Amino acid sequence: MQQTPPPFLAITIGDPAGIGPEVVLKALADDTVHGLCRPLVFGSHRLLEQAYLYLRALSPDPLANPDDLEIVDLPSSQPIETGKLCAHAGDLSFAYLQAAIEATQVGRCAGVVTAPIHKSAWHLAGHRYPGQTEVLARACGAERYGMLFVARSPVNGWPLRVLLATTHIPLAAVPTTLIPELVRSKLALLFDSLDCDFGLSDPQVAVAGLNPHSGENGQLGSEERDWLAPLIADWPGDRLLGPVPPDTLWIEAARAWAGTAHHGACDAYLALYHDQGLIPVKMLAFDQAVNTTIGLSIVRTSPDHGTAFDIAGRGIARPQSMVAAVALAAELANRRAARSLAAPAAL
Ligand SMILES: NC(=O)C1=CN([C@@H]2O[C@H](COP(=O)(O)OP(=O)(O)OC[C@H]3O[C@@H](n4cnc5c(N)ncnc54)[C@H](O)[C@@H]3O)[C@@H](O)[C@H]2O)C=CC1
Ligand SMILES: NCC(=O)COP(=O)(O)O
Repeated sequence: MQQTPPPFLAITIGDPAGIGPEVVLKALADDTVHGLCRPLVFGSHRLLEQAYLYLRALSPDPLANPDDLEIVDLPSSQPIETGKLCAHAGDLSFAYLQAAIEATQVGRCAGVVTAPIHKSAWHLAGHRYPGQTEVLARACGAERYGMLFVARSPVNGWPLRVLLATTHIPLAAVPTTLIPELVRSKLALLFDSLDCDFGLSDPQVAVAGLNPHSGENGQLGSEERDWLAPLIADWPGDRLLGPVPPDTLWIEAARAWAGTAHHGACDAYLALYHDQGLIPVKMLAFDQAVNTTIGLSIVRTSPDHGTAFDIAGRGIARPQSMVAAVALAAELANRRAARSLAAPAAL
């Protein structure tokens, strides 16, 4: 039987002042990545060439030579200082993302893998989005979308999946943003994604409480008592657990991740705000975790880390999360392609 060639993936280099170019060049030096996808890099050839020549002497890891890559070149008009916040770099990273989305929407690529952008650089350049997620959602016309972190344990392959109910908002805005409709909508989105994107038709999902000890029957906060616990209890089927006190929610997941005996680790977790989910994810799996935007018409993944200006240009950025982001994008793209082949043709 003839083998299907791996999917084309649009890979952006992110903010060129950060570690995006470095982790992209390191990831694309890995032969397994080329077995998974055919990469099309969205960036500035000159800046990638500069990063390659500079890092070659410093990096302990192999680097892909930009001359060997297929690059959609969006030329940069000004010099970029590594590790420095700058509006021009923000503008470029925004343009790489837009071009990658367009290439994917017209079918040239099967998904987008985004290296990290710096949100303040976007703001300096006048691109007032909370992050790349919202640009993708807008471009895809998605009203219901979510930020899901996915990581596979290097010990045993156990998959950690954490969806954030709220994302880039101030902590003070969480209690007012977190309303029953939002939680219902995120849970429905999560179940759809677990089924369609991950092939799990009967998953178990745990929901975090908001307050210490999940409110301790209203003594330490009332959200759980007033609506979160009833919402979970009324959810159809027997697939939701919670609200689990947020300090203990991660214990079985951490044991499953470490390959230790565990009882009742779940297929996915709903964290109610950014750091409630991302502290455990990054503590357990900083080098493995991938951020994927669910609910979009296109596949999108990204490493879990940011631009790391503090180490940019030193050759020490680890590419594993970027490699994992490419691998997950290829997996999701292949699953979508298989589903569309299996779907009955429209009359
Ligand atoms: N996918 C994306 O576009 C993301 C973008 N960001 C943005 O990045 C900017 C900087 O964010 P920070 O909070 O400083 O987080 P960061 O992830 O850039 O850095 C946090 C710490 O982790 C280290 N680190 C990060 N990635 C690493 C790697 N691959 N190898 C070795 N060490 C690494 C850094 O040196 C730093 O000490 C912000 O604007 C943030 O919003 C943050 C996360 C994801
Ligand atoms: N903390 C995750 C993050 O900052 C990623 O944001 P986005 O640019 O993917 O929307």
